[in-house]
Amino acid sequence: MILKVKNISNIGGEVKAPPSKSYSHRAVILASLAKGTSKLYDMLFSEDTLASIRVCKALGAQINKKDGYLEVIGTNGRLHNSCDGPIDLANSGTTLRLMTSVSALSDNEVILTGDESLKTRPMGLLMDALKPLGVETESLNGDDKAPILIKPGYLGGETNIMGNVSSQFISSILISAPLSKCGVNLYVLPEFKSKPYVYMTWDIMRKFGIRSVKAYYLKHDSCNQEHQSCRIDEFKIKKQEYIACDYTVEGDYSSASYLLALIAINGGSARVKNLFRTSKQGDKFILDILQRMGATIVRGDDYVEITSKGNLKAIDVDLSNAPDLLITVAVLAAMAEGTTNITGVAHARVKETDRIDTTCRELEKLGCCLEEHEDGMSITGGVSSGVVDSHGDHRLAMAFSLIGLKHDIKITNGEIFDVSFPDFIETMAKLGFELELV
Ligand SMILES: O=C(O)C1=C[C@@H](OP(=O)(O)O)[C@@H](O)[C@H](O)C1
Ligand SMILES: C=C(OP(=O)(O)O)C(=O)O
Repeated sequence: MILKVKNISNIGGEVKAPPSKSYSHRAVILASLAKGTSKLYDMLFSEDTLASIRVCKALGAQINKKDGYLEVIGTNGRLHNSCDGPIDLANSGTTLRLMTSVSALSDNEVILTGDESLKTRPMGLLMDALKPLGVETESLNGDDKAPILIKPGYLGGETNIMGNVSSQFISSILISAPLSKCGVNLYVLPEFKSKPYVYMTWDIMRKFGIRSVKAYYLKHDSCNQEHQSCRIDEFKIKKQEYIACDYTVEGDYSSASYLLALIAINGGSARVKNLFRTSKQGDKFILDILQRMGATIVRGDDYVEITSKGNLKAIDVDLSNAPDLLITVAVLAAMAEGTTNITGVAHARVKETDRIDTTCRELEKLGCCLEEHEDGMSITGGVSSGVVDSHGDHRLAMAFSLIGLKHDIKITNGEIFDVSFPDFIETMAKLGFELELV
């Protein structure tokens, strides 16, 4: 379907940010591993988080939608796969990565697969890191990608992994480690990208009763001690139980980036509720970015206010820790005065699409002047009307729709926002930006 602008009127107002996708995945997975019954409030029900609910049910958790919350009757770590064939995780990289280690806690084999995009996501480093922990996995197409067969038996012990491809591998081992036979010592070798997602993992593990986790920085012997990037991170997780709890999912800064960018580009002001000042989400970084580009940001305890005159200026920005902001920032750059340099996001090439490539190709279709780099891009402000394609990437569809504020733009395969932000059209409409799917 084509996503396009229907009407624009009085941009601004007040909206609630949708629930965090990352915390929703983690909440249902941890509640499924826990002893007892959890109540999960304000869960995100998007295509991706539904994949996590589906696999947790297949492995034995009882999950029921109640009035106002999701009830999860946990397994106390005793998983059994009731699914005969592969479990379909659709487009969700987080579910595939987190559940690869968790599936090894099942007393029978599990096969995880997904759509054509998910089958391109790298898995080799995680599979290799699980081996020393006694976990046997097999890529059924022999390409280190899904479908992945995971065999039962999770001993634990010591392992290491490179941190430069996906932090989801590290979150995966951390989440499963307390239920291994003897606990896990995990060494993360530099560079460690997307690190805030691991802080989020650790944050919610504590809410579900995990106490015995220690994290250290170690210096690599052969490295120059002065050099920050030579630091190795070590996590020590003892064997222990997850305990059920009542948990409310906070708002999502990545989804909110589209709401805030709308005001920044157009001009006007808005309040976005459900965004917490103390959040561990790395994508909070969007607030600094918008401020540096010329918007005014006021941070409340549980909301953000933005005011903009609509005249944005270019910046230099390193997105190593906030790769999901890439396409939002690229669109802001295309609508700003001057040349914005985006660096640090080579790992955005292995997401739903190669986001550096797809973003550059689609911006070029709109006449944008840019240079593509291995780990980012330089974008000089200035675009015109045109037709672009989402390539089946939810973030591309949502971010590019904002260009519709100033130019006639149509996005083919535009319905894909359901992956992370099912109420995208309704929420944008509340701010006066009416989109439609035709
Ligand atoms: O753990 C998570 O919830 C996520 C981690 C990030 O991936 P990488 O660690 O692969 O960058 C991010 O891009 C993804 O949308 C969600
Ligand atoms: C990369 C993303 O998600 P995932 O890795 O879960 O597919 C995303 O939401 O932008």
